[in-house]
Amino acid sequence: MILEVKSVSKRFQSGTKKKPETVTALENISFDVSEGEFISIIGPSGCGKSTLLKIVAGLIDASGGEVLIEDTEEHRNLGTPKIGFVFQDAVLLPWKTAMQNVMFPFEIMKKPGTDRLDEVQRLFKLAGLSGFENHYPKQLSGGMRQRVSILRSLSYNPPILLMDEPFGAIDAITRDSLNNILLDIWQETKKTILFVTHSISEAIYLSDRIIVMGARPGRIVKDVRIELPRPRNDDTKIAPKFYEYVGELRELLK
Ligand SMILES: Nc1ncnc2c1ncn2[C@@H]1O[C@H](COP(=O)(O)OP(=O)(O)OP(=O)(O)O)[C@@H](O)[C@H]1O
Repeated sequence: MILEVKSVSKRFQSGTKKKPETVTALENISFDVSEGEFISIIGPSGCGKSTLLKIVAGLIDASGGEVLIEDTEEHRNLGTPKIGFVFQDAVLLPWKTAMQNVMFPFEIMKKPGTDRLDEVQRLFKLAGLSGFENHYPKQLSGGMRQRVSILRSLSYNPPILLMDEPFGAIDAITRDSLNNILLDIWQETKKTILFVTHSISEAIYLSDRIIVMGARPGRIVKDVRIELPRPRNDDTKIAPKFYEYVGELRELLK
């Protein structure tokens, strides 16, 4: 088990000083993640998906429960973060090239990162970005910028990648190709991925498991195992079993 989420809850204080209100964003969330799994989290707006990812990343504290992340020898020695985070917007630094953006985490960590350069070059190739290393963000399409931000999150080789609706703002055709690139990267780098999406078909296409959440308070409704063969491709999307999963998930999200 690389990651264990144990009875996590999160309450936010909102409202006014006179009339304070408590929003229970997450209640009693528990699930385990095995190394190398691709897990999607899906659920209605406001059910706490982003909050859950932020708690797993350690960006915010839970009100109750705990998140356990396996401490590997490699990462103890390297002293690099065990988690990479990809947001909906690429948030690249406009004055830095694609390569400089990808290597930026090392600047923050005050490490040279030179030992990762060969691997980063390989990732550029895998992401279809060879030849664009010296381009600036404004010279890249939205889909390319998002690929650069994925490479940035992988530059320091974290075992776990958290992705919060990374393709939400991308057109449907580009999104299909980004899904295939992401699966290639996942298969090559053997990362464990937690992926938040609003798209049922995207979740089915990518995942080994889909955690379906419900709102108010945010909780897990069902953990669905996706037993479609890999590697996934266009045939996956016309398989009868794919449509069965679509039906099951639509029903759960009603
Ligand atoms: N910093 C905060 N202060 C107060 N309430 C918050 C805060 N962050 C999130 N919330 C509330 O917690 C709940 C869960 O929010 P969250 O953004 O995690 O949901 P989500 O499932 O990611 O939504 P979406 O799908 O729309 O992105 C919402 O009701 C939201 O208003």
